[in-house]
Amino acid sequence: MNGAPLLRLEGVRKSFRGVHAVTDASFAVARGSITGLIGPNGSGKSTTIDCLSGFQRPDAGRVLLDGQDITGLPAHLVARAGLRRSFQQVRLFDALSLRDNLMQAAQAADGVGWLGAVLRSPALRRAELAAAERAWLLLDQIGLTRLAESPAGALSYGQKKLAALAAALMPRPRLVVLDEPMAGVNPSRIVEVEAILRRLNAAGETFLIVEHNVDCIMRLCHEVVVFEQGRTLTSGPPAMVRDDPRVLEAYLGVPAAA
Ligand SMILES: Nc1ncnc2c1ncn2[C@@H]1O[C@H](COP(=O)(O)OP(=O)(O)OP(=O)(O)O)[C@@H](O)[C@H]1O
Repeated sequence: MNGAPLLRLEGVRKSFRGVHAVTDASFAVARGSITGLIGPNGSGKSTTIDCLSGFQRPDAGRVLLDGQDITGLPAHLVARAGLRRSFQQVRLFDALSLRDNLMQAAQAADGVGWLGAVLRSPALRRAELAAAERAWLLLDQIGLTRLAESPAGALSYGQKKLAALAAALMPRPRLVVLDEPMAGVNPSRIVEVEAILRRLNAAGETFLIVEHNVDCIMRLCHEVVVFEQGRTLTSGPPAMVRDDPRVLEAYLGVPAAA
């Protein structure tokens, strides 16, 4: 983790017909970090990640990715700028093998159409070889090499989530936003998924994770951002955030001292 933040939100605001979903989202994600975003139900986490990933247009504020202003860009342009999102709902092609799903993810990101595939230019061939190499590396990092040729439809729910994460990583994004990576994961496997995320992070990936499992966030993240009622309440290293009475109060709804 070093230098200027990879992602910075400044005063992001979003309302839906009078409902003030987000009133002030302001935080940064350091390059090379795992940053967690937590907060009680309805505190504006999903709306914020929708705003920073181009699925919603903020009413005000700025979103900067590596210094580039991406505020209000549509999702496909945000993805092209290097910010990808792995969805709570896994999106894979069930009939394709796991490896082909990853290859497809790289091809879709490159915008290589059927014409390019038919012409098979040397540049395309090189891109394909690089993608194949990356697919094997990611399969190894998520521990699913043995299932490379299995149809994605045959994978377990937890394996599909890991596959979707690998697919999001195929185009070498600068930042991946994970939307509740632990939701629906068997509690006995959570530590395993944490280890995979740590491994990917050690290999250079930067993650912003929205997650209800606060214990997991505290174990995994270098930095934790806490939301309350549509705004950033505080942010800092897990130990600091955990001991902040305002955070307890936000979660419990009563003053921590009471
Ligand atoms: N499309 C929408 N139309 C109207 N209100 C919305 C819309 N999306 C979100 N909201 C409201 O905005 C507030 C913030 O919602 P949001 O889903 O961003 O919170 P959250 O922190 O992600 O919640 P959770 O942890 O329960 O997923 C809530 O009061 C929610 O009802």
